[in-house]
Amino acid sequence: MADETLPVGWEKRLSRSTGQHYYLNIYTKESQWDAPSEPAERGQSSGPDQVQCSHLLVKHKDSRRPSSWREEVITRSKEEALELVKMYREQIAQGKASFAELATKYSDCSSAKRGGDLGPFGKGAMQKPFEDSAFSLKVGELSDPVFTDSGVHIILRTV
Ligand SMILES: O=C(N[C@H](Cc1nc2ccccc2[nH]1)C(=O)O)c1cc2ccccc2s1
Repeated sequence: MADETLPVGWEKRLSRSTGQHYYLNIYTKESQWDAPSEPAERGQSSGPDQVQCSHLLVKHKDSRRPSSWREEVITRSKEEALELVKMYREQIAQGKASFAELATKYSDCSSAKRGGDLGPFGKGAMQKPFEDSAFSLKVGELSDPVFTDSGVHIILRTV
């Protein structure tokens, strides 16, 4: 039987109950008996595979690693970290400072050297609260404060 090249997004499977082949849409997991002639529909828009974000992180004494390029031993409380993040967010939202300028000066993440840029990432790469916020943002949107084991973040989606 000639090698069957399927349109993108389909897989050929064997039905255990009938011994017949069927075709599975790998996006929607729907199946059909007839060989497809068109690329598989992607179904509901599942959002982007990757996003690119910059962030400004303020660590606190209970952070996973309470140390950074800025401060060898970080002793501020989580509440104090949140007040700082809210103050930075307000300055950015009012146009008094750019995100990159404040991240470069004040972020406790080593990405501060890149204006807070983390580069592109997919799901599973970052701590879940950070991922959930990043993938919920529109391009250009600034998050509310986000809490992870690393500390308190604001996130700017750039791509
Ligand atoms: O995990 C990092 N840095 C940690 C702090 C931290 N914790 C994070 C949690 C989520 C997203 C970014 C985060 N950055 C540290 O310096 O203690 C990363 C630094 C950089 C630098 C460039 C690109 C990606 C990354 S991820």
